[in-house]
Amino acid sequence: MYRVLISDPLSEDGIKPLLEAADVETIVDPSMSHEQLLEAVGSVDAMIVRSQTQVTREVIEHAPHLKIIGRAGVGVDNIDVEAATENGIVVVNAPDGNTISTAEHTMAMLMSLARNIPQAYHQLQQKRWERKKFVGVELKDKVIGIVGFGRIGREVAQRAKGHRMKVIAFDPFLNEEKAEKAGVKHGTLEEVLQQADFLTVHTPLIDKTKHLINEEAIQKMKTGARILNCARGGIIEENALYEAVKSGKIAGAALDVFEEEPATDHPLLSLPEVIATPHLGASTIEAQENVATDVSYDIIELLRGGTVRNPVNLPAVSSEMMEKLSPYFKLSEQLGVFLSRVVAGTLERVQVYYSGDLLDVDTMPLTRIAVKGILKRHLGSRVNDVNAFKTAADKGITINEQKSTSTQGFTNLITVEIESDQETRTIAGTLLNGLGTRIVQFDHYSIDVVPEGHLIVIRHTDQPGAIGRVGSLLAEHQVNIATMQVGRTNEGGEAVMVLSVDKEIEGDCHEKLADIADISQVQCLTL
Ligand SMILES: NC(=O)c1ccc[n+]([C@@H]2O[C@H](COP(=O)([O-])OP(=O)(O)OC[C@H]3O[C@@H](n4cnc5c(N)ncnc54)[C@H](O)[C@@H]3O)[C@@H](O)[C@H]2O)c1
Ligand SMILES: O=C(O)[C@H](O)COP(=O)(O)O
Repeated sequence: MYRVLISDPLSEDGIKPLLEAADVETIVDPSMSHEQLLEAVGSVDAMIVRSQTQVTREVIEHAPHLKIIGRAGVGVDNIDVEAATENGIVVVNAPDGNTISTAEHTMAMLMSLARNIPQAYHQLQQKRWERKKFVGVELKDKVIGIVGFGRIGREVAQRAKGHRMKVIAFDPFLNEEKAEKAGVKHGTLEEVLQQADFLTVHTPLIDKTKHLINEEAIQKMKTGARILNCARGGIIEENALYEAVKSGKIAGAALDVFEEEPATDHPLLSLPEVIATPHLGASTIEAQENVATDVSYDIIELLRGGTVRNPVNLPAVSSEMMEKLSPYFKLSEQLGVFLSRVVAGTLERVQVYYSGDLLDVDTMPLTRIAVKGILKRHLGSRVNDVNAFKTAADKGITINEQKSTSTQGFTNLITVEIESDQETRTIAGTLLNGLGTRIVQFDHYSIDVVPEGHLIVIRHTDQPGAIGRVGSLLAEHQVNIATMQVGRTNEGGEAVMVLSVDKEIEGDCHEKLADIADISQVQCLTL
């Protein structure tokens, strides 16, 4: 039974897939103290949060069984993704589910800001019929400057155009051509700041966007312009905004987010020109159902051994690409595990070559799995698909992948070469149509081994009797040989035997095999 902790308020309809899964037990408690959270994560396989629960390194380190953290929303700045990656925990989010709601909220804020609706309503509540005080501005023909032209930025642009506003946008991934296609004007950040009557930010909060709109940026804006932030607190420097509104440089601001939340006592809230909501961008029935459903499905998939659709700390792989790659997952891991058992010394470099059908495919996920297979020998389940590259890098192991035209006659071929401070070992495998995986080369030797079950890999000198002695010794220990492959460089030279046996060898059998004349190395492994 998988245990899933839900520590923020989520849509009950959205988490139905979890509630209905027979192999999942959900623990729902959106009002936990920090101490309760630390205790609760100790026994769970997965957790789902919104922006409230802070999934810090401390939380992650208290969660030895945690495999996946689901963010029912977009921003993952409340999750220590680096700590999750280091601990092999997949982080997923729901990037699309609340786009429309947040864009609509931005428009609601834009119109409220232009027409002073919250302020006027507040006066009415105080039984004051103020008409002169609340003269607004029209949106038509005004310039809206959009910083961050991603999912939400684009939706805001479309809606602003519906109000016949002029849209100018800046985003590092936007150029003239793409902007033209989207029906907006492309500008540099400086141009957007200079031309905007309304400036709205829709970037993530990252190092580069922290205080992107600071005093210097605000000085570049038109006097009397207005600013909106429905993205993340901290993109706009709050002190600078406060001073700019106070001085009249900025006519007003609409904020859904703050650097520190909850923000009930913020100085900006004392300014009548500033309107605000308590982080409500995604708070609609539809958005909450969407995001909760999206993460629930990803969590169930991952816990049951499947692949997730919206990984944050794993590169996303399209379903089309996944279909091409998935048949090779097992082979990649088998090759890695095999090599890790036969190499001597400290690992320094892993090189993976792909050829044949794999020439035109993004093979990075396969390399990651091969590296996981290699590192598993010493790290066990601490290494997985999420942290394989990072773990290798931390250990000073260089990873490279290369495409090769040499197929050795196979339709597809994966060759893994590992270099230690003592030796270089190579293995190559293929996926035979309908026949499963095969190891077809080991070091310089061509072999044909099904990489499954119990294998014994023996290095020896090609001398009469070596094979016979191995067979007799195994028979003495009641070990049945299922298949045996022998490769040699030349007659009487170095040779290798790969035996697949029906059971693991026990007792002193390993030692006795190693003692046989002409045998230099014996490795036993189970795949
Ligand atoms: N208020 C809410 O409740 C709410 C709801 C959903 C999303 N959000 C926030 O809204 C923001 C946007 O979400 P999204 O789904 O559109 O994300 P997105 O990833 O689709 O778009 C973000 C865009 O910002 C751009 N960007 C990054 N750095 C930039 C920079 N320095 N200058 C200009 N552009 C830059 C990226 O290239 C990207 O196109 C995020 O911060 C998200 O957390 C808030
Ligand atoms: O990043 C997001 O998805 C939004 O900020 C929504 O946050 P919430 O889930 O806490 O409403």
